Amino acid sequence: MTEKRLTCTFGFIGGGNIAKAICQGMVHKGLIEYSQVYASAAHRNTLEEWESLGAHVTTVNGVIVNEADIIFLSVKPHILPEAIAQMLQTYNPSKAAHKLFISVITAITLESLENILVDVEGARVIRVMPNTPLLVGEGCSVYCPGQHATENDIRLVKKIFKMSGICEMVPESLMVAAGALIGSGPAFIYIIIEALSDGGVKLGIPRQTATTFAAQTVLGAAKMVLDTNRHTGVLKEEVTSPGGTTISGIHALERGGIRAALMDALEACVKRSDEIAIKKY
Ligand SMILES: NC(=O)C1=CN([C@@H]2O[C@H](COP(=O)(O)OP(=O)(O)OC[C@H]3O[C@@H](n4cnc5c(N)ncnc54)[C@H](O)[C@@H]3O)[C@@H](O)[C@H]2O)C=CC1
Ligand SMILES: O=C(O)[C@@H]1CCC=N1
Repeated sequence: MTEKRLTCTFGFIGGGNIAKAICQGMVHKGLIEYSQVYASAAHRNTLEEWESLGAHVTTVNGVIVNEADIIFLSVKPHILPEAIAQMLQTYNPSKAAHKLFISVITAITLESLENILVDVEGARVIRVMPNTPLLVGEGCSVYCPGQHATENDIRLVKKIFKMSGICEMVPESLMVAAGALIGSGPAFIYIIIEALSDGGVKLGIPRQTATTFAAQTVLGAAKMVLDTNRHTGVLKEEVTSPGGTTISGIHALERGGIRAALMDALEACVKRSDEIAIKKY
């Protein structure tokens, strides 16, 4: 446990859902303790959970960049300019110099991030797209380093995100697509689990049991894909007896357009991301 412990401090400008998932992932894996964490939010009352866990909390973004060695930018994209403006009004330039900023904000490019942080001396940036299953050690994250990021910075990002799942470098041109698949993907899967549970309830299985069965079935199928490394079509074939029940179910799914619906969902995420990204900084 001790050799993997990180001694640096971490700040989250925007202590919301993804910040909590990243931080809890690090704490649960023994990388850090909450006493090494600083979190900010728009309102003090949304920081109670952080405070109760032992993190330092503030509504002043300058405190985060003064106190933390590594700063996560985890506000909504449209909030970023005001959050950084507030940071610049309240920080101490000498305490905040030469730090690593890790942005998990969708649609904001490295160029925009570097522009927006241009007044912070020696700021280095890495863009990461994570997902909330980090919270349970099963995250999927991609990253893309900015022009000033060092090998050490990249090693740190890999250590943080690989500890709680998988983490790969991608070209920045794929960050938006990765956001649709990885960042938003869990929401689509929750809907599928909920729908399978609904189906079970319709057939008389009690709700809680149906949800557990649905979630474990999704988990098992995902593990089969990852652990056996066999093609999904082959795995599907093994479940689908000729003239059996599964093919009747597959026929109904195809009639409902499930594949096109999921592909459309990813394209819709990208379209929305492009709309958000239109504003350059
Ligand atoms: N939720 C998710 O699964 C994922 C989210 N992201 C990205 O992470 C970012 C945050 O998303 P969520 O955590 O879901 O949002 P959220 O709404 O849960 O959290 C945002 C936080 O920012 C705080 N905030 C608002 N104004 C602020 C300000 N001026 N200064 C400091 N903090 C301020 C809010 O109080 C809140 O705590 C977004 O840009 C999103 O694209 C990326 C991947 C996955
Ligand atoms: O919905 C959103 O905008 C964020 C980006 C990826 C997941 N949640």
